[in-house]
Amino acid sequence: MTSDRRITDDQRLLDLEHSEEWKQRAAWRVMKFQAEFVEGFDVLEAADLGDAVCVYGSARTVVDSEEYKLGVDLGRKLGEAGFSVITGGGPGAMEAANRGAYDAGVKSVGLGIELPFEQGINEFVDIELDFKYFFVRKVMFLKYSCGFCALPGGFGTMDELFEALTLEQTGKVGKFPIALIGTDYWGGLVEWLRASMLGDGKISTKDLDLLLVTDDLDEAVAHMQQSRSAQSSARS
Ligand SMILES: C/C(=C\CNc1ncnc2c1ncn2[C@@H]1O[C@H](COP(=O)(O)O)[C@@H](O)[C@H]1O)CO
Repeated sequence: MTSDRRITDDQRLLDLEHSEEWKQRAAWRVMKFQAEFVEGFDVLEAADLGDAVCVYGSARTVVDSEEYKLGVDLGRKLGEAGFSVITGGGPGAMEAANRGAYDAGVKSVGLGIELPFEQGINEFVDIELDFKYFFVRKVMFLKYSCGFCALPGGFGTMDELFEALTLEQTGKVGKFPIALIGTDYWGGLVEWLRASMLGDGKISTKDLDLLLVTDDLDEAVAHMQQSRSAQSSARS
């Protein structure tokens, strides 16, 4: 039986076992990271996205499910409010948000990632980039977005969400809004953050205030807009 899995560049990078040849050339890997940064900055600067909101969410959300519809509505409402929409360019919730943005006629960006199995960018993306390295791609999400919405998701969504939260908590980035969409889905996590993390003194109350949890897409979009107004008045 043949396997359609391939070895990706980041797997090679993170693998503990390396050939002698790889060891000798390891430092040169940095040129590959550099190339991804250069291409990412080039394409996204030229794209002139204006205010963009990044939507994270599950790659496994089923097309035509209520959750998928929520993603489409979110992308559309963000678009109608004048935001470009950035996603990971994959299937599920990412596709849904790109679809909504595409329908609204705003820039719909997909920052794809090379995976061990064939995938491709969803068809509702009109500005596309493909990354080999997750860490380079994450810089692009953060640099080109003025706010973040997380639809229900798994480890990938959690990783992206907590990176945004950590950067904001530690003051590495200015203030930007983060909305978790779906109180049933996110409520348990937020309750745990409050009871365990806050209860045990691992975070402070103001850290929890960084998160808006809502079922109301208009509230989420308004949250993104409030921050846009605050940022533009801070600049002027
Ligand atoms: C699992 C499947 C495909 C995975 N394809 C992905 N394409 C693009 N981006 C992805 C993919 N998987 C994860 N991501 C990133 O993480 C978030 C979603 O991860 P989750 O674990 O599903 O929550 C998402 O925001 C992406 O940036 C086969 O269907």
